[in-house]
Amino acid sequence: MQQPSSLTIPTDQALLSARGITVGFGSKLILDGLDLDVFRGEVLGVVGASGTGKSVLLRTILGLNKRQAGQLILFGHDKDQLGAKEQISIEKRMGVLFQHGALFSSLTVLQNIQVPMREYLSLPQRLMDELAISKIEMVGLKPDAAHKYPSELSGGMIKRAALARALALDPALVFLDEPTSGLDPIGAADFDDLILTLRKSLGLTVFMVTHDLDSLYNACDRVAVLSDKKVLTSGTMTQLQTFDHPWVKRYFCGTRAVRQWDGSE
Ligand SMILES: Nc1ncnc2c1ncn2[C@@H]1O[C@H](COP(=O)(O)OP(=O)(O)OP(=O)(O)O)[C@@H](O)[C@H]1O
Repeated sequence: MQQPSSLTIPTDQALLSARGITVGFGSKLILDGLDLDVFRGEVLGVVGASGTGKSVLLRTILGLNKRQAGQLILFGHDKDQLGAKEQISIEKRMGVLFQHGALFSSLTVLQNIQVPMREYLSLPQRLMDELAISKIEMVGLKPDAAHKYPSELSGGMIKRAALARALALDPALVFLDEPTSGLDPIGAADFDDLILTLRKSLGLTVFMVTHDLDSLYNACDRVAVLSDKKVLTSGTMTQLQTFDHPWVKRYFCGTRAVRQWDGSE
């Protein structure tokens, strides 16, 4: 689909830059002056203790939570300066897999994938069916999954169906909120492989909130650590191993993490 020329995707800069993001609920501040960049083509892992605001950050970037302050540059454009049409054009370039999948229980997998298509595109049903089937194949689900309801799917199938929905509009930037939570280690590793395959074949940029050390080691190019309402640091897993902060040391050099390094180095 042709995009307005003013909204071409830059090749040499961050697809997403957050500057000074501040978000609170009532008197409780969750994010306070947070800065973060997501670069084109990378898989960025976002980690932090439970309740540090990872999902709040994701929802804020998507416009689902209100910012009290800060600037969001999406695809090189200040979100607050965009007109309604340009906002929609930006929204179409972003896909999201919410925690637990968040599929509509009354819709089949095929119909779930078509929800964003119906919202943003005006296509004949036959074409939407073909597109949805192609997304189902892309995420490694069997064609018969198309007509199943979420209650008929395994946890791994739900994640894949939710990913297919996130890919419905051929986004450039995909947000994944704990995509491997609840999956067995083999299912989780398969999902990581799928992310890397899709990144390669579709040129996706991925923002992935995760607690899964395996995913961080195997799928992420860079990891951003949320703490004290900000991004405390970001870097490769090797760089984070030497970062001097009690939580970061415990997280990346604790017994669970050491087990990973033993296996990979
Ligand atoms: N709509 C809301 N209203 C009030 N408080 C909220 C709202 N959304 C999130 N919070 C609060 O913001 C804080 C951060 O929540 P968030 O879900 O972002 O944490 P998280 O880092 O993703 O945690 P986890 O790793 O456990 O998923 C929590 O204290 C949560 O209760």
